[in-house]
Amino acid sequence: MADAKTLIVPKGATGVLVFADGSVVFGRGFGAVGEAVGELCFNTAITGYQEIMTDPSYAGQVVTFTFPHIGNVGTNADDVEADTPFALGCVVRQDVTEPSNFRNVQPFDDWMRDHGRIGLSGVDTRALTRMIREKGAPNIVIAHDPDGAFDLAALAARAAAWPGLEGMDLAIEVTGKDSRLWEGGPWTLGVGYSSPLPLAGGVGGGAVTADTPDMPSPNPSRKREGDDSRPHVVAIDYGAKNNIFRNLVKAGARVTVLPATATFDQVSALGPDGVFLSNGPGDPAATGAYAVPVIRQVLDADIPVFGICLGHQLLGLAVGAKTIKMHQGHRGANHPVKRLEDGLVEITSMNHGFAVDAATLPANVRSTHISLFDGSNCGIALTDKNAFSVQYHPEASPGPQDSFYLFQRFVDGLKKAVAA
Ligand SMILES: NC(=O)CC[C@H](N)C(=O)O
Repeated sequence: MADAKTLIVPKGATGVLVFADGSVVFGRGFGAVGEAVGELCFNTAITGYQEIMTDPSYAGQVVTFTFPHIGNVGTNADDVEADTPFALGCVVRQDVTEPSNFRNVQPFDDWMRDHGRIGLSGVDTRALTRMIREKGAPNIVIAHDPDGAFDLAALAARAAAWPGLEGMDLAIEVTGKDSRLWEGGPWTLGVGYSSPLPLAGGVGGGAVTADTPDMPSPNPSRKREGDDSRPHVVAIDYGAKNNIFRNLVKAGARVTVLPATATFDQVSALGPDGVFLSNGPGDPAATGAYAVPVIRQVLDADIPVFGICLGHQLLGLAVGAKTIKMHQGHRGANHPVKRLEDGLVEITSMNHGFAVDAATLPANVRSTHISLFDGSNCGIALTDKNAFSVQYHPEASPGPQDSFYLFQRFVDGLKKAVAA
């Protein structure tokens, strides 16, 4: 690793990572030309780079992929967790080659360019990952210029001036702005995304904006539309991955998605049988003003709650626990988690840089899952209410589907409550 103050850009270096401490890593730029500042993390998943890049939880971050062949199956319109990438950029070992896959629609480097995302290839990603593991996730600038005309000292100063993810609220920036009805289940080969039930009004699959520009019509009596007897889940979108909604639908729920800033009145006006708290980017403690008070009201109203990742951390905060910034975080598709109720091990997908501090859980909240990598908290459940959450990603995308049972458990619980 070189130093920004003394270095001359080597010939052929069209991309660079510049660290807040002045260290520099050169490579070849691809995708968009420009620069971006954020936190550098690493993800160990072998597949699913398009899902990872489009996961809104990666806002404010640049992803180092430890798997060396990124881009080799191209990109398509289906393997996305949101309409656009949210990771600022990525760092990869090998240059992006011609895509080889029957589902390819556009090469990865072109897709990155079209979405304004910067890539850096030709980097020793093993060394970079070791550095992140040793020193913690650093603040960096990633830059791409075909002429290699980098002002390294200025880029280092920009990285050093960036305040960092701790204390930064990003959910507010990435949340969907409108309420919407969600329809459509998970993807299967040869079928695509399923749409198990038509929406009231005859709209087909996918996400649709509700009839009214602000909120779907209130449904306080929990009356079903048409013959739709599915329990109604109101999902609060702090930067949600679409596959979460698809899995809620697969488990048998009707899903309405509300923005992160939805008030308790707006949530309860929909007559929810359950409330879902989504994943999302940034520091959970920085969302305090809008997220946590609403979650407390939902708990007080005895509405069942299920949360994932940021939603897990927000539920933790709502019950009075604290969250902490992790040294390097957990990002990958093979993280073992122990389910404490029976000792079963789930292999999970993860993406988080903050965690609930288990030592701060109050007496009415039990720890339900722990990471087998470092013992950190990976799940909680209230002992006096129907509310639980996990730090990892049972929706996978990418990753193993061991933990789908959590969606089923949540929705089955709602079905029973509705029938009672
Ligand atoms: N995937 C997520 O929801 C991430 C939650 C939070 N932003 C973290 O980094 O821990």
